[in-house]
Amino acid sequence: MKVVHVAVGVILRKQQVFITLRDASLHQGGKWEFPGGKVEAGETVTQALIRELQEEVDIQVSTSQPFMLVEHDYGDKQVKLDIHLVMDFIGEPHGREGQQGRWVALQSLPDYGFPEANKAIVDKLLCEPRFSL
Ligand SMILES: Nc1nc2c([nH]c(=O)n2[C@H]2C[C@H](O)[C@@H](COP(=O)(O)OP(=O)(O)OP(=O)(O)O)O2)c(=O)[nH]1
Ligand SMILES: [Mg+2]
Repeated sequence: MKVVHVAVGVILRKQQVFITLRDASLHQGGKWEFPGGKVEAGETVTQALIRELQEEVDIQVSTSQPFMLVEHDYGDKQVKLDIHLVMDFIGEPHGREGQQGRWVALQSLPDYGFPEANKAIVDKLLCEPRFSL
Protein backbone atom coordinates (compact mmCIF):
# COMPACT_ATOMS: atom_id res chain seq x y z
CA MET A 1 0.00 0.00 0.00
CA LYS A 2 1.21 3.51 -0.83
CA VAL A 3 2.31 5.52 2.19
CA VAL A 4 0.69 8.96 2.44
CA HIS A 5 3.19 11.60 3.49
CA VAL A 6 1.54 14.21 5.70
CA ALA A 7 2.89 17.55 6.97
CA VAL A 8 1.55 18.17 10.48
CA GLY A 9 1.89 21.36 12.53
CA VAL A 10 1.93 21.55 16.32
CA ILE A 11 1.00 25.21 16.69
CA LEU A 12 2.39 26.45 19.99
CA ARG A 13 1.76 29.55 22.06
CA LYS A 14 2.55 29.87 25.77
CA GLN A 15 2.18 26.18 26.77
CA GLN A 16 -0.92 25.84 24.61
CA VAL A 17 -1.52 24.02 21.33
CA PHE A 18 -4.13 24.75 18.66
CA ILE A 19 -6.04 21.62 17.66
CA THR A 20 -8.94 21.07 15.26
CA LEU A 21 -11.70 18.50 14.92
CA ARG A 22 -11.53 16.32 11.79
CA ASP A 23 -14.76 16.27 9.84
CA ALA A 24 -16.74 13.06 10.37
CA SER A 25 -16.60 12.29 6.63
CA LEU A 26 -12.78 12.12 6.54
CA HIS A 27 -10.40 9.26 7.29
CA GLN A 28 -10.09 9.16 11.12
CA GLY A 29 -13.05 11.57 11.18
CA GLY A 30 -14.56 12.87 14.40
CA LYS A 31 -11.17 12.91 16.09
CA TRP A 32 -9.03 15.86 17.10
CA GLU A 33 -5.87 16.53 15.12
CA PHE A 34 -2.96 18.84 14.67
CA PRO A 35 -3.72 20.74 11.45
CA GLY A 36 -1.97 19.59 8.29
CA GLY A 37 -2.33 17.53 5.16
CA LYS A 38 -0.73 15.67 2.33
CA VAL A 39 2.62 16.74 0.90
CA GLU A 40 2.04 17.22 -2.82
CA ALA A 41 4.45 16.24 -5.60
CA GLY A 42 7.32 18.70 -5.92
CA GLU A 43 6.71 20.24 -2.50
CA THR A 44 9.05 20.18 0.48
CA VAL A 45 7.47 19.29 3.84
CA THR A 46 7.92 22.88 4.99
CA GLN A 47 6.15 24.19 1.88
CA ALA A 48 3.29 21.74 2.46
CA LEU A 49 3.08 22.77 6.12
CA ILE A 50 2.87 26.47 5.21
CA ARG A 51 0.22 25.81 2.56
CA GLU A 52 -1.92 23.48 4.69
CA LEU A 53 -1.90 25.75 7.74
CA GLN A 54 -2.90 28.70 5.57
CA GLU A 55 -5.75 26.66 4.01
CA GLU A 56 -7.01 24.94 7.15
CA VAL A 57 -6.49 27.42 9.99
CA ASP A 58 -5.65 30.69 8.21
CA ILE A 59 -2.24 31.46 9.67
CA GLN A 60 1.07 32.30 8.04
CA VAL A 61 3.85 30.20 9.53
CA SER A 62 6.94 32.31 10.28
CA THR A 63 9.07 29.82 12.23
CA SER A 64 8.85 26.05 12.35
CA GLN A 65 11.19 23.19 13.11
CA PRO A 66 11.05 19.41 12.57
CA PHE A 67 9.94 17.55 15.71
CA MET A 68 9.41 13.88 14.84
CA LEU A 69 8.38 11.38 12.19
CA VAL A 70 5.61 8.87 12.91
CA GLU A 71 4.76 6.02 10.57
CA HIS A 72 1.47 4.28 11.20
CA ASP A 73 -0.60 1.64 9.46
CA TYR A 74 -4.35 2.09 9.99
CA GLY A 75 -5.11 -1.01 7.96
CA ASP A 76 -7.09 0.97 5.37
CA LYS A 77 -4.37 3.62 5.04
CA GLN A 78 -0.67 3.94 5.77
CA VAL A 79 0.59 7.35 6.83
CA LYS A 80 3.95 8.98 7.47
CA LEU A 81 3.36 12.01 9.67
CA ASP A 82 6.12 14.61 9.42
CA ILE A 83 5.47 16.63 12.54
CA HIS A 84 6.82 20.14 12.86
CA LEU A 85 6.61 22.57 15.75
CA VAL A 86 5.21 25.94 14.76
CA MET A 87 6.81 28.42 17.11
CA ASP A 88 5.86 31.66 15.43
CA PHE A 89 3.07 32.65 13.04
CA ILE A 90 1.04 35.60 11.80
CA GLY A 91 -2.74 35.69 12.30
CA GLU A 92 -5.10 34.03 14.75
CA PRO A 93 -5.78 30.35 13.98
CA HIS A 94 -9.38 29.28 13.42
CA GLY A 95 -11.08 26.47 11.55
CA ARG A 96 -11.20 28.02 8.10
CA GLU A 97 -13.04 25.05 6.59
CA GLY A 98 -15.80 25.19 9.21
CA GLN A 99 -14.11 22.73 11.54
CA GLN A 100 -14.02 23.30 15.28
CA GLY A 101 -10.71 24.51 16.63
CA ARG A 102 -9.42 25.41 20.08
CA TRP A 103 -6.36 26.27 22.10
CA VAL A 104 -5.70 23.63 24.74
CA ALA A 105 -3.05 23.33 27.42
CA LEU A 106 -0.24 20.94 26.47
CA GLN A 107 -0.91 19.04 29.68
CA SER A 108 -4.53 18.39 28.70
CA LEU A 109 -3.77 16.82 25.30
CA PRO A 110 -4.24 13.30 26.72
CA ASP A 111 -7.90 14.20 27.41
CA TYR A 112 -8.67 14.57 23.69
CA GLY A 113 -9.51 11.76 21.28
CA PHE A 114 -6.75 11.75 18.64
CA PRO A 115 -6.03 9.16 15.93
CA GLU A 116 -3.90 6.24 17.13
CA ALA A 117 -0.73 7.56 15.45
CA ASN A 118 -0.87 10.68 17.61
CA LYS A 119 -0.18 8.91 20.88
CA ALA A 120 3.57 9.01 20.19
CA ILE A 121 3.37 12.73 19.39
CA VAL A 122 1.47 13.61 22.58
CA ASP A 123 3.85 11.48 24.66
CA LYS A 124 6.89 13.21 23.21
CA LEU A 125 5.40 16.69 23.65
CA LEU A 126 4.68 15.96 27.29
CA CYS A 127 8.20 14.81 28.06
CA GLU A 128 9.96 17.72 26.35
CA PRO A 129 11.79 19.67 29.06
CA ARG A 130 11.36 22.92 27.14
CA PHE A 131 7.58 22.63 27.44
CA SER A 132 7.43 21.71 31.10
CA LEU A 133 5.45 24.05 33.29
N1 LIG B 1 -3.51 16.52 9.68
C1 LIG B 1 -3.37 15.47 10.45
N2 LIG B 1 -3.52 14.22 9.93
C2 LIG B 1 -3.38 13.18 10.78
C3 LIG B 1 -3.06 13.36 12.16
N3 LIG B 1 -2.98 12.13 12.73
C4 LIG B 1 -3.22 11.20 11.76
O1 LIG B 1 -3.22 10.01 11.90
N4 LIG B 1 -3.48 11.85 10.57
C5 LIG B 1 -3.81 11.16 9.32
C6 LIG B 1 -5.27 11.25 8.98
C7 LIG B 1 -5.25 11.23 7.46
O2 LIG B 1 -5.26 9.88 7.04
C8 LIG B 1 -3.93 11.87 7.09
C9 LIG B 1 -4.04 13.36 6.78
O3 LIG B 1 -4.79 13.54 5.67
P1 LIG B 1 -5.74 14.78 5.46
O4 LIG B 1 -7.09 14.25 5.24
O5 LIG B 1 -5.61 15.83 6.51
O6 LIG B 1 -5.08 15.32 4.15
P2 LIG B 1 -5.38 16.67 3.43
O7 LIG B 1 -5.54 17.76 4.45
O8 LIG B 1 -4.33 16.82 2.40
O9 LIG B 1 -6.79 16.40 2.87
P3 LIG B 1 -7.37 16.20 1.45
O10 LIG B 1 -7.88 17.54 1.08
O11 LIG B 1 -6.30 15.69 0.55
O12 LIG B 1 -8.46 15.23 1.72
O13 LIG B 1 -3.10 11.74 8.24
C10 LIG B 1 -2.91 14.67 12.68
O14 LIG B 1 -2.65 14.92 13.86
N5 LIG B 1 -3.09 15.68 11.79
MG1 LIG C 1 -5.84 17.97 6.56
